[in-house]
Amino acid sequence: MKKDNCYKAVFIRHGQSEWNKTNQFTGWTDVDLTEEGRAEAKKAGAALKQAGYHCDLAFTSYLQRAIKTLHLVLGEMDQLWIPEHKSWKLNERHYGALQGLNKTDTARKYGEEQVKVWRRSYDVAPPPLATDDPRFPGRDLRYAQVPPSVLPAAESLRDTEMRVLPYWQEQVAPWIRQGKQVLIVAHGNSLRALAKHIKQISKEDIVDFEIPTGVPLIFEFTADLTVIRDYYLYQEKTT
Ligand SMILES: O=C(O)[C@@H](CO)OP(=O)(O)O
Repeated sequence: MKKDNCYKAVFIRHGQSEWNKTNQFTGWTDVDLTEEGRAEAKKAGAALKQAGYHCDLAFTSYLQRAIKTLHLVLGEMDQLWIPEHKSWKLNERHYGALQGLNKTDTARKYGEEQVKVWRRSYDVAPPPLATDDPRFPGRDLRYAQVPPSVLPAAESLRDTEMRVLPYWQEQVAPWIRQGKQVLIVAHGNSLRALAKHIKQISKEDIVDFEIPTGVPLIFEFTADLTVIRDYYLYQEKTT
């Protein structure tokens, strides 16, 4: 939607997931939303409706916590009918061999500093999954169309940016330039990677940049997609 020469996009990190709640490294593990996560998604949709938002099309990942959040948001907005595009390129950052481990236990074992580097640094990837690990994405039917050589076994934020950014530039940005309002429901780190580019956050400052679950983050752009401002529709805690 183009209002007063202002081009807009809405980003939402999925609502609280089962593994957000149990504090486990999640990445590409396809965990469900919790009851609280579903409530967060509905609250986001109701707030967007209340604020008069209409979305022309929506984008999400291949992971159910994002897809279900999108549907709960659109349901509240009475806009379940809009076109939606799913891509593995919007998936969460792949957490490699850390997936499934408890974050507090891992910090006790390897130290807080090391875990902070794995979680928030720009260019350090966690230890990779072995390619014969049953959790390797090449063994999952949903990625059957993706060449195994491009499927990750672990990703740094930089690696995530390298897959998310071309998707943004080729599949999403052209719609915004045409004046369409887009809704992107994705993940803490795939959205951090995108925000790093859009807001031109340095690799030093991205370490402290967090996105809370289930709260609409609105971007307003000029016609050439320079950010005018960005803000949360309301304030909420970070999960
Ligand atoms: O576990 C994950 O995949 C992510 C997002 O929940 O966690 P972190 O906060 O470590 O980026």
